[in-house]
Parts: sequence; structure tokens; C-alpha cells
Amino acid sequence: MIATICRKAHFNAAHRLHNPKWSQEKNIAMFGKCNSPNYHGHNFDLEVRIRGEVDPDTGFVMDLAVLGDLIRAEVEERFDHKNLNEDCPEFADLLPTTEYFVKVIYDILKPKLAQGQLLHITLHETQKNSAEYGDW
Ligand SMILES: Nc1nc2c(c(=O)[nH]1)N=C([C@H](O)[C@H](O)COP(=O)(O)OP(=O)(O)OP(=O)(O)O)CN2
Ligand SMILES: [Zn+2]
Repeated sequence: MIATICRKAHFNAAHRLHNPKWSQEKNIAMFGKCNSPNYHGHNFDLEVRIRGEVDPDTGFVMDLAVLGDLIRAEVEERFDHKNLNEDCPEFADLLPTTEYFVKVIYDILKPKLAQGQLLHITLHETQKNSAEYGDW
């Protein structure tokens, strides 16, 4: 039997949307207040979904407590209370948009999963804005 499990997490981070290849005028025209030079913060809500075979001995796709520990160690420790532009090498050459951030998190977690387990990430930047990336 195949099933999907979901673990939620939460962290805070600051960022600025700024494309260094563009003029200041073009950055402001595209990103508006998100281009503010002194950064701004978001309360990110993360949903990590794993789809795979249910182990008949445990009834688990994966132990959700173990998944929670993995998210804490690999995502929260790395990004919580960080300035994405300044503190995080993942964004040295990448705009810290929700679209890119959700793929960064996917790329961190995917190698940690067991063979055959599928991964789908939803990242809520605000209550209104989110992005998804994954194997389905
Ligand atoms: N496709 C994307 N668009 C935007 C992203 C993004 O990551 N992907 N990010 C932002 C900014 O980070 C911004 O901080 C959030 O924008 P906005 O929706 O304007 O924020 P508000 O919650 O203040 O929205 P209101 O409608 O003004 O309440 C922008 N776009
Ligand atoms: Zn923002």
C-alpha cells in the first residue's frame, strides 16, 4: 500500500528581492517594497510530504518523529532567524524567492530519504503566498 505523510514546521527568516544584474530603478519596478535595502522578514510555514510504501510491520511510510528531527536539523537549524541573502550560501547566487527557496529545501532533504520515497514540499511565505516543488 502506498500512502503520503505530512510533517509541518515553522521558522522565521529575512530577505531582500534584488537582482544585481538590474538597475536600482528596474529592481524597484519589479520587486517594489520587497527590494527594500534593509531587508524584511517572513514567518515561513513548511509542509514536507513523503509518499511511499507503508511498512507492514510498523504501519509507517516513515516515522513522523524522525522526519521532524530531520527537518529541524537540516532546515530549521540552517534557516531559522537567518538573513537569507547575507547568511545563507544557498542564496549567494540565487534570488531568495519562495519558488527558489522551496527547491533549495527539496534539494537538502531529498538525499536524506530512503530509496523509492517521493518528496513534495510546500512553503508558505505569508498566509497568502506559497510555492510547491517535488516529485509529484
Ligand atoms: N512569485 C513570487 N512573488 C513574490 C514573492 C515570491 O517569493 N514569489 N515574494 C514577494 C515578497 O517576498 C513579499 O515580501 C511578499 O509580497 P506581498 O504579497 O506583496 O506581501 P504582503 O503580504 O504584504 O501582501 P499584501 O497584499 O500587500 O498584504 C513578493 N512577490
Ligand atoms: Zn518577502
